[in-house]
Amino acid sequence: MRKLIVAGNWKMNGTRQLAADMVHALKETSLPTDVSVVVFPPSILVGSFVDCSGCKTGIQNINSEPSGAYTGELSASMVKEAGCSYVLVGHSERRSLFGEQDDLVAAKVKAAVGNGLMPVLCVGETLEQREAGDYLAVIKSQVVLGLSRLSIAELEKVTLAYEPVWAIGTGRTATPEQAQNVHASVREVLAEEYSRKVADEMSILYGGSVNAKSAGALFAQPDIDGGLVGGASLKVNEFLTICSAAADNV
Ligand SMILES: O=C(CO)COP(=O)(O)O
Repeated sequence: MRKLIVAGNWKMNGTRQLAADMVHALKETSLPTDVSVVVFPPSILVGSFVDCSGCKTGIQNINSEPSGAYTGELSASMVKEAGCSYVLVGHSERRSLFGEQDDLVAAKVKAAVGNGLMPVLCVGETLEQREAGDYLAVIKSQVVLGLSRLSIAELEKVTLAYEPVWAIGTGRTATPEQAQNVHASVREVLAEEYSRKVADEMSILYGGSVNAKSAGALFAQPDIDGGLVGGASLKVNEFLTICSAAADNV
C-alpha cells in the first residue's frame, strides 16, 4: 500500500518560534493514520521537530560520503542519529544552484537508504524542456538514474516527488491533469524498469505552488499521493488545511 504524504519543505526559511508553533499545531491535529506529515526544516531546526507526535522529520540535504573533511556537510548517519527519517534528494534548487547531477543524486539516495533514511527523490522539467515537448524523457531519466544504485528491495524506502521547475515558487501550479499525466507516466516507467508491484507501491508526491486552494484537486488524482509543499508550509494554518485535504482523499 502506498502512503499518502504531505511534506513541508521550509528551504532556508523559518525560525525557532515558527517551528514551535508548527509542532504545537501538528500535535493538536488528528489526521487519519494513512496520512503521514513530514517537515523538512533547515537542519539547525531539526531538533524542534524530532519529538513531535504529529509529524516525521526530514532533512533537506545530505552528503553522499560517510564522514570526512567536508566542512559544512552532514552525513546520512548523523542525520539518522539526530532523529530524522526522511531526506530530500535531487531538489531542483540543489540541481540548478549547487550543480548536483544525477550521479551524485544516485549516490545520495544510496547513502540515505544505507543508513536507514527514506529518500524523497525530486524530479521535474524546466519550462524550456516542457515547451520543447521532451519533458517525459527528462523526468524518466532523472527517475531511472536517481534510483540506479538501489536494489529492488531498497526501492520500497523511496518516495518520488514530481516538481516541475516552472511551478516552484511561481504561483503557477500544474493543473491536476498535467500533474496526473506525469505521475501516471512515472508509474509506467517504474513498472517497465522494475515491476508492477514497485510501481503500484511507490508514493509519488506533487510539488510546485501547492496551496490550500489547489491541494484538494491535486490530491484527488489517482496517481498523486500527496504533496511536497514549499511556501505554503511556512504558514501553520494553511499547511494544516493542506494536510486535511490529503485526509479527505484517504
Ligand atoms: O520546491 C518546492 C517544494 O520542495 C515547492 O515550492 P513552492 O510550494 O513554494 O512552489
